[in-house]
Amino acid sequence: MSEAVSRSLTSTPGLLESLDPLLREWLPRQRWFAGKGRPVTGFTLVGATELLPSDSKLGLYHLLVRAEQSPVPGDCYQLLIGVREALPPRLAPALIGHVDRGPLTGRTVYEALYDPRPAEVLLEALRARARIGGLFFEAEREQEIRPGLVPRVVTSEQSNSSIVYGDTYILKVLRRVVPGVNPDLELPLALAREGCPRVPPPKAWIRAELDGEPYVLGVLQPFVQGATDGWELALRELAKGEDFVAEARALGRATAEVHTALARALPTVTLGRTQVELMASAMTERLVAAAQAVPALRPYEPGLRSAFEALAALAAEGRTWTAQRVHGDLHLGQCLRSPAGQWWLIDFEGEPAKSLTERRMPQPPLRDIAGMLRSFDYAAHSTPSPVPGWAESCRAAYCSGYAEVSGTDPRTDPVLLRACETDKAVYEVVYEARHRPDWLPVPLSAVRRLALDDGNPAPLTSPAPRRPHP
Ligand SMILES: Nc1ncnc2c1ncn2[C@@H]1O[C@H](COP(=O)(O)OP(=O)(O)O)[C@@H](O)[C@H]1O
Ligand SMILES: O=P(O)(O)O[C@H]1O[C@H](CO)[C@@H](O[C@H]2O[C@H](CO)[C@@H](O)[C@H](O)[C@H]2O)[C@H](O)[C@H]1O
Repeated sequence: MSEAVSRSLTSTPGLLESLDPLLREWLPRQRWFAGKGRPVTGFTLVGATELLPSDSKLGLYHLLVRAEQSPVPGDCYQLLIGVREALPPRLAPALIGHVDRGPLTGRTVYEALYDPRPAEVLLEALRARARIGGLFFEAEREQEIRPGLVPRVVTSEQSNSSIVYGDTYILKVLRRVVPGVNPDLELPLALAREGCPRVPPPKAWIRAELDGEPYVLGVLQPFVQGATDGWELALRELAKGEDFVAEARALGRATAEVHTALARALPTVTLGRTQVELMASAMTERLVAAAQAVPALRPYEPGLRSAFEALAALAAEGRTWTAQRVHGDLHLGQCLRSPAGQWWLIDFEGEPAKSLTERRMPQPPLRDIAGMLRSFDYAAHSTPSPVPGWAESCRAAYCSGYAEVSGTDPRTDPVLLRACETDKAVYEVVYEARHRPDWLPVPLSAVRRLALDDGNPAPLTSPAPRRPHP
């Protein structure tokens, strides 16, 4: 490890004074900023570590900063802030601003992940299993991490930020961080230790201990070279007028492999009447809140509610379900296909809007299945070249593939499947209204179908709505 990396401070007096006005402008513009729509009213420094000395040509701060958004408590974000006299033109898109107050006066600060040297510092620290200030760079037992790989930041739309090192590793730097065990490390690690080949096995990770609370800040995994994600692949096939049945079946098999391994690795529980009634009422509460937030949902509320009532009624008759740890936000974009045709599941963080406790609770595996079924529907409704029956054939093939590996066909549990799909579609309506209003017609078309559905297992889709641009 370099001399520079081993130098660290746990705080720099006045640092926030230098950064505050610039971060107020910059942070809300970031894709990964979760508090959109409410102004940032101030910052609290949760943790600060100097990874490269700020009085040198290139300084680097690792910061955990709470963005206050009063009256609600703000979220904590992980920032890597580079400090230079001036930015070279290649780093212009990474500019945060020119500092005019506090200890960094006269310097330029920028998003350091765009700069190879700071990105190298993170890999070097992981290689060295370093402890720097409150940061712990740790690795899976006996894992050698290759040195000298050239870093590049991933520029596609993400909820976090990732750096690819020489097409060998990918480091996901989590942005909104919460204390506790993060499923994005916990589940892939459990799956890898279980020998499940459907998930890139974590090689190393970054943790922090702050006020006695653990935080997962980043995860390093093998980079699946030349991979295409399921969403891109599905849209490509749709554009050619091709079906996606073989891939959907393979995805069903991959999902079942992951579920089977998760059920082996981590506890499973039986959900009886009380738990299922609670689950159904939580779904109803989310529906009510969603209909308040998105008026277009209101006409369908009674029909959607009936899906949750049917689930509670089945539980009242004595039906029980097995729950286990699941992916939690499974969709085509979370599946990568390698050039050799292998499917990998990634991004086990769960739905970002839910608390960590909720995301780590055992769930019926049908939750993930419902997510994927919705995703086929999304693809079919997002293409400029619709193919009749495309989503239905994918949905059927996915369920068949799942049944081949797990021995259980999801379609044999239509009441729970409808409830999970309805809950997901409601989540998507809120997600799209907030993030991509042009896409709202896609989940709304499913809402129309699900509101009329009587639990019949035959999967239906309604006519294509106004199309968003994929
Ligand atoms: N192991 C991997 N190999 C290749 N590409 C990956 C890998 N992990 C993630 N990616 C790429 O990075 C993107 C973002 O990863 P993801 O874990 O979904 O992050 P986020 O939570 O920020 O959305 C993915 O859509 C995929 O294209
Ligand atoms: O990938 P993320 O963890 O950030 O998940 C969020 O964003 C997704 C969109 O990028 C969103 O997924 C929805 O749109 C997808 C197409 O873009 C579609 O395949 C999914 O089925 C649909 O849910 C996801 O819901 C959200 O949590």
